[in-house]
Amino acid sequence: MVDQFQISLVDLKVETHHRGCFLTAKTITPPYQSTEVVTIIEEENGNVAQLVLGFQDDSLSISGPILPVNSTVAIKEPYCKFTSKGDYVIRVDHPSDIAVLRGDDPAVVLIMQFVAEGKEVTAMQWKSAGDKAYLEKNYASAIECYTQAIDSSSPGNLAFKQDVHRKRAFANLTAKFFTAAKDDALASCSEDVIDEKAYYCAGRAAYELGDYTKSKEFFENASKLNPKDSRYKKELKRANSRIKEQEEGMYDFDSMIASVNEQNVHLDHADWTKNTMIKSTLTRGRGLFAARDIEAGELVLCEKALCLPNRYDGEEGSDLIMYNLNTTSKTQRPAQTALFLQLVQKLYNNPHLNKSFFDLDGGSYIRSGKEGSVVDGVPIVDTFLVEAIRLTNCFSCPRLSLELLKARLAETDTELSTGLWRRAAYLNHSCVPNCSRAFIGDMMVIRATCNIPSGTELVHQYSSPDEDFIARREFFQSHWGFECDCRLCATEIQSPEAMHQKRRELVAKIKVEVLKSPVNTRIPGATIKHIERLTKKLEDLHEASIYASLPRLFLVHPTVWLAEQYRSLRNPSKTLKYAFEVLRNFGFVHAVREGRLELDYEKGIVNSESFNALRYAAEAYLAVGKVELSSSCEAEARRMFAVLTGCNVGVEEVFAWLE
Ligand SMILES: C[S@@+](CC[C@H](N)C(=O)[O-])C[C@H]1O[C@@H](n2cnc3c(N)ncnc32)[C@H](O)[C@@H]1O
Repeated sequence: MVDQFQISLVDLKVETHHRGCFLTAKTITPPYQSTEVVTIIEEENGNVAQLVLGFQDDSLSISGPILPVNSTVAIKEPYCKFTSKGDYVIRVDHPSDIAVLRGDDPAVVLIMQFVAEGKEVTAMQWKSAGDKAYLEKNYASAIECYTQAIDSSSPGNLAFKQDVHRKRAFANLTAKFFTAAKDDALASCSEDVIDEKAYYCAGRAAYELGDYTKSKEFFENASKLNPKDSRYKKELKRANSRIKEQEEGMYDFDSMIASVNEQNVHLDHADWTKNTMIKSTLTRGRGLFAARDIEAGELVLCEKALCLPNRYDGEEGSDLIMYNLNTTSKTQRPAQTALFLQLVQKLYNNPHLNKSFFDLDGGSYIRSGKEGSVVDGVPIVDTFLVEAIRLTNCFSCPRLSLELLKARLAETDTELSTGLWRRAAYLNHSCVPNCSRAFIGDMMVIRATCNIPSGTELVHQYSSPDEDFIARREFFQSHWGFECDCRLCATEIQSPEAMHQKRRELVAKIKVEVLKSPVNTRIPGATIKHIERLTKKLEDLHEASIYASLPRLFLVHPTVWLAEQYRSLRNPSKTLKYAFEVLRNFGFVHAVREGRLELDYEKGIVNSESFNALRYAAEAYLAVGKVELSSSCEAEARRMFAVLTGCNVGVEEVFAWLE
């Protein structure tokens, strides 16, 4: 703020960015915190105003509540906003636009005392203040005091500087400023002073930054200096496991699944990205491509979330309503709001992440070109752009896809959170995809649903397209602003609008008929026959010239319903008929040829409904004595299971449970 002019509250104009200016004031009330932090500030001349921070949340603060009473704040380019309640507030939306000297900070109190007495604070006193703040777990203050100690020490006092660098390294590590922790730890070593603790700190920081090779090197150094310390050996083993995952894509899925529970969704695992490469596409911006031939069922990508709040909920919540900053729409699910807040905080604290994050697609948001850069030693985190990137790239997820599949089979609901995965964010959508994603805690596991030749674009479904063409087109347009040009959409567009409408109307009619029967009651035979006739009519509305080898998504729900009805009536031949209709409607045309099951995975869609259809078919074949076909259906369902849940863990349990 050195080059800026100080401005007073009374000089502020409403709804104006005061470029080149800053204002200073003190907080005079404790903060009120919801998704925003609200407090009252007072200038030296007695003017007061309401201050609103639009980006912070208490749980993310590393040392107590943000903006305690009696803090001094400096606000860059202050913005005065007129609220709907008729008040004026000073609103800060970017963390880099405010500097806070906390009023409850013991180190600040100590320093203020020295300043009031007109004394010069020595490097030694700064260091002691840093130690005090560190012991009180006030890491931000400890870091600041140690910085002052380093800056004010005499140039020749190398040993003092190294000592303070080491202390600051641990403060940075605890505060999760990993780049700074690593740099400080290394700065604390020299040819004559080599410190095992500094190597340990550098190793921990490099590990958290995902640089496992460097981390291993640092732990090896620490271990050489003190071979008896078992901590270093343990860390070395951990780093080696991550390197193996990164190199070979070999994961211990059993232990990963076992370690996910309500308290813990954040797993300690490395990304495996070697099967993928980022390249430009002709019509979809950038995309992810196969870096080698990948077989059906194989792992395509395994990635840890950049951020995933451990906040799983059902539907919309009203406790945390966040208005999307540059639009009129609302982000209502608490997990979405929590994700936004975590992203802002993480980017602000870890500048090394900014390049890869801000490179992601932000839709139509106009960029300043400065995002990700560091000004006055503070990273520029454009929160509007963070929100635009979140909206374009985040995914909803269950704690475990295995639990989601089980819940679907039991027809119950699963709670969802929402997270952001940087590599997977390059995947484009297709309604007939070649990949499918699953979740094990915060690890996204993507597997190939069919054989994928090297160089092919990898695509998955952003949301399951069990809708008609017009509904899909509207959905993708309104959520992401694109028109899907996948094989299905590019062909379905040739069907006249009037035909799409006719199919829509008939599906609506079928839904009404189905819903007439109360839930959990035996459906009368006449109703089932009626739905069968309507379903046949709907089938006839699909032009053979267009749909001969394509999925017919409109028919999925009616045929799933019919397969389930006949299954509960223990009618194996009709169950088989409709189970294969479901598969056909997902694109697996002529699944049984000459008495053998042949699923064309290049054309068909793998999902929980096609998995279920195979399971029903396996049961029904067994009931009519066709054992071989039954085994083939079960084998294919088991293959789908690994794709849908991320691995084979739990397959026996699910198949035993299904019997
Ligand atoms: C999660 S990003 C995918 C990566 C993005 N293409 C990029 O260049 O970074 C989502 C955006 O990709 C584009 N996209 C994804 N699937 C598409 C498709 N089937 N057709 C056209 N554009 C698509 C849209 O612009 C969408 O908003």
